[in-house]
Amino acid sequence: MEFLFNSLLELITQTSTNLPPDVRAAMGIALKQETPGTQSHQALSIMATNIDMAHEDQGPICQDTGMPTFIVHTPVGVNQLVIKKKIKEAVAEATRLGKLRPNSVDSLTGKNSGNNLGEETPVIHFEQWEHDEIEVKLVLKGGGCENKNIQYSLPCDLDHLGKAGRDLAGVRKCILHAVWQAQGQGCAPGALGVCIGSDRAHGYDLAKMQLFRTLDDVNPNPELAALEAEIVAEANRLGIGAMGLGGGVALIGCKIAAANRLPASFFVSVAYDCWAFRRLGIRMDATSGVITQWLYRDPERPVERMAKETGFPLTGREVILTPPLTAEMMRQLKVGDVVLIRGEMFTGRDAVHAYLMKNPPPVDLNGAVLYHCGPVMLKQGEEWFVKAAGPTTSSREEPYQADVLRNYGVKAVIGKGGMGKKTLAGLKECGAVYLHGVGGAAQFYARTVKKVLGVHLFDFGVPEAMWHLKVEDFMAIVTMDAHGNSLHAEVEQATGDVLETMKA
Ligand SMILES: O=C(O)C[C@H](O)C(=O)O
Ligand code: SF4
Repeated sequence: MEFLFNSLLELITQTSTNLPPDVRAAMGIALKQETPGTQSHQALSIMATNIDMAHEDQGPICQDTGMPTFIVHTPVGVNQLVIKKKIKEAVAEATRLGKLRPNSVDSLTGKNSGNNLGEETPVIHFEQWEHDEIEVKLVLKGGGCENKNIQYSLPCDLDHLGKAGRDLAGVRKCILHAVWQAQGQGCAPGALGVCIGSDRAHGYDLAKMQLFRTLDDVNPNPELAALEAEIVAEANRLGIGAMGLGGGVALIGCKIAAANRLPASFFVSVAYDCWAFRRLGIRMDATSGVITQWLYRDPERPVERMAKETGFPLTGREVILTPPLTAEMMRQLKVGDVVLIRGEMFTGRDAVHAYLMKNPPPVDLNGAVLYHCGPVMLKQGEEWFVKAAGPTTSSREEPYQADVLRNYGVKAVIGKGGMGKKTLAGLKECGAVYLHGVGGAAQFYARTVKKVLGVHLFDFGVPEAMWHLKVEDFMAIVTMDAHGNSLHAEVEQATGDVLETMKA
């Protein structure tokens, strides 16, 4: 199988950089359905531009290339140990090439292995089958949407929806609740894989396996097909919008499986995948390892561009921010303002925030912009280059953010999904703002980075280090201002009220 390694490396590269046709089509429909001129429509347009950029540059669509999960089917007699070895080698090589972010972190020491290899990573499932070829499917599902997976045990009581019983009506309520609780934090519009039944562990596994169906297929079970369509239609009436900014899109698909269950249990497991729904597959000759067929693709259909024009049109109404920033400048901003950042910023996410609770920052953060981002970086010679740099979910920093503003003078925080009351109060007290970036738009933002000025706390690993960047026209929206206003709180309240009307 001399071509096996190259075939696997190509599968990983394509999955990370080239969104599958069914997802492109669904995102195209979402863009057409959304109201032009809204923030949700602008986010979808940036996603479309980003999809094109990733394909053009073969760069990761999103910087979080997730937990690589391989589903391998082999003919009887094929040596699965060889395939496992080659998958690991291809994952390490794809990481070295910047097609995957190093995402394998030791849960006990916090150490990032640097090559995506480690205890139980990547995830590889093997099955034998009656066909003559080898099939490998791969899904790259990032941490932010994985964090919005959720499992319900029926009967139960749900916010805004009341009692959910042990029937399809109860299942419907669980799935609608799953979409609502995610808001924009899992980078809506999302795609759901759902399993009704089974036990907790296998139920979640089966839910994730539903993500290998195509978004435009029809469930062979008519009851489930009807429920899938009903869920997408109702979810898109909630008002969540792309990235939770408010609007007409929330879901691009919902795929439901039913499995037998124990008499005592009735689980509904929901795997929430983000709009950067990266999954592909290949068939290979079992002797040579040569790719004989790409799954999810039609060889007759070329890859279509998503965005009408290249780049992103500016309106001239954007507010230019040039750090260091002051409280007085930030107090002039209000929710809805679009800003362009020109100058320096620092990345900082989970490890940096925890560190700053006990230690002073390695740099002066007074007036600084702090970007919740774990980029994909490549070093060439002595210089670092940003290969992908979209925002991570900010809510994980809620326990720390207000203290960082107060203690170190940060004046603007960039992230996605919004933050809570404690941070909102901190923004008001300190004269600072929260700027919302489009989750998953990793190439769109990487292109604004003109130079990597340095890196601090590098021991935290590439994604968690504090990168010092010089950017040009980094675009973001004020969604939490220094006057106690939060678009996220408004959308959560408004969508909760709509959810209430779906109780029956
Ligand atoms: O880890 C990241 O860079 C992003 C993460 O997938 C998230 O959505 O928060
Ligand atoms: S940042 Fe958003 S698009 Fe990227 S993996 Fe996380 S949830 Fe998905």
